[in-house]
Amino acid sequence: MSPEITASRCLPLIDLTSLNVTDTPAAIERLVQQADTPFGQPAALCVYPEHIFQAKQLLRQRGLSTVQIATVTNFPDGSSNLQRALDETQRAVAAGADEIDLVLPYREILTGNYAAAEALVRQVREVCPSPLKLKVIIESGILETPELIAGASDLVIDCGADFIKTSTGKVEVNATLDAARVMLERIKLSGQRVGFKAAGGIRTVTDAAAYLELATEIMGEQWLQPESFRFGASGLLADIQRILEGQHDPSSKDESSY
Ligand SMILES: O=C[C@H](O)COP(=O)(O)O
Repeated sequence: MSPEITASRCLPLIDLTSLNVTDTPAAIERLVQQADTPFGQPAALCVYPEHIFQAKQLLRQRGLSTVQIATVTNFPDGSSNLQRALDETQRAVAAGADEIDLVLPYREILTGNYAAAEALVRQVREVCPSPLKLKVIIESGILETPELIAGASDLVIDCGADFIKTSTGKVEVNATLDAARVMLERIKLSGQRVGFKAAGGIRTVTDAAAYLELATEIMGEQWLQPESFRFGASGLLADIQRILEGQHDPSSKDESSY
């Protein structure tokens, strides 16, 4: 597949992310500008809850209301404090978020206390009902083993999440193809309509292409739709635009084919 085709396929799958505690209204304005590309738009913008209102307003002004607003709760630490997760999620929903990226209390998985993790996700799902999307971040780089990644994935699927997401992007090991394979296989095995979001450290179309290939192998090509597959990324869109603007080197080994 040519780099241009791969780049075009990635663009509508992106949750264009800015999750810096230093984000200002000006940074959110730049993020919305970035989303407004001549080649199409990302699926969503992912911002901290305090920026939901502004991001939504700016998207509306540009006629980009189909771009969803995602935000994060229980982020990035994945606390076991149920009330905090509920309060943050309720506030985000009230502020107009379309999609909630909730961090699983993953330490409960490490200690075998699946019930506590499950209770939190189930109750957050109740305050974030469909058609709002609930994506649960399992922090696969900390869970580390295929057994724990599979266990967390099964739990999240059972709780009715819309997506399982790899990572917060705030720990040492973020999205990896090995973790993605385990998560995609659990989704496939469940037979449920659950999506997958790879996030953290995916910066180039070459990086993204490996995930597209993996998801195609396990779930089939038709599954690569924003309803079921996302990239959470702060930098990927820039590389997509570089390629679609023809600023890439077609003879480069890395970019000649995906
Ligand atoms: O959820 C998305 C991640 O926080 C983005 O991570 P990134 O900045 O490495 O692309």
